[in-house]
Amino acid sequence: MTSPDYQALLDATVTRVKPLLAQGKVADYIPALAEVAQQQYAIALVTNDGQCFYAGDSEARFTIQSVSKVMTLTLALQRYGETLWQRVGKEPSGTAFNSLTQLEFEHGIPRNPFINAGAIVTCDALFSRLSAPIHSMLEAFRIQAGNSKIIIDKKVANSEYEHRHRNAAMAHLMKSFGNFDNQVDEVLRAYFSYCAIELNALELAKAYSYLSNHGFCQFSKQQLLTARQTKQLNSLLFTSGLYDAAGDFAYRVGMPGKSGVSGTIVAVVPGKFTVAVWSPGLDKVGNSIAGIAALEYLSMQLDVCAF
Ligand SMILES: NC(=O)CC[C@H](N)C(=O)O
Repeated sequence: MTSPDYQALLDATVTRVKPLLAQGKVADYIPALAEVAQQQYAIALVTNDGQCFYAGDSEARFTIQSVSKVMTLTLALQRYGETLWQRVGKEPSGTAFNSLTQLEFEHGIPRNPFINAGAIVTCDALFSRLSAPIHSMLEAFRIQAGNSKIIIDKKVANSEYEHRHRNAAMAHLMKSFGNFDNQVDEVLRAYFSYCAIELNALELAKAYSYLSNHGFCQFSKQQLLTARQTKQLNSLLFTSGLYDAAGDFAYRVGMPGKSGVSGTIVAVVPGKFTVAVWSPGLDKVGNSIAGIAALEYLSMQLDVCAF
């Protein structure tokens, strides 16, 4: 079978999303993110046989925000395996990514690792096992994306830290239930640094290429997770990767994916490719409007089927 013309498909998304770029709004609850120009769009796709395609504002760099939660979980699973699930659940939350109420009802065990509370407790677990938690994460991205110059956007990380009250409340609540081991502010520093790692779309697709490739990153030549763990992680992304819009995304796009409030989404077709898209205009839930539309188009054209 001939392989699809991925370049033509990515190029076509650029034209298709143009009318959508003014829709929605950039995240403004983090002041440094509010300064990002809204009408930008980039997409990149990396196939399991190592081909790279990209279109749009491919040089543009952006912070990865909640997409970092997938790498946090990956590094934590490497170190804890199944025992990690004693501290965080696997169920969709059905609530906003920064909701506090569910955490109180559920005794400090976050629903899943892709909402803020879940990622913060996973960071806490990681923090206990890494001597240099911020540097280790940065190195993981540098090696997997193949660019040793990748940095943390300090302005964004500091802005998030200064406005950390809600995330700090979650961490303290978890501590009150005995589900938090380290200093809250130190773990939050690491969490915000992870969110503020700055990449372009191609680097992002490369960094997460192991998700479509049975856990193997062809750029770093590392087996990051077993094939089974990778399937399990993709299953969780399918049910919980887009906050309380995971069902809508599954319906429209049909790929496991993870979004972040900078307007980025990583999605995968297991066995085939990883795609990263970025456009800062967000819908009410906090997902990129143009990003979802582009992935929906790709999914239709490629007849992606999760089952
Ligand atoms: N959904 C997101 O991308 C949220 C990440 C953001 N850094 C926060 O903690 O609020």
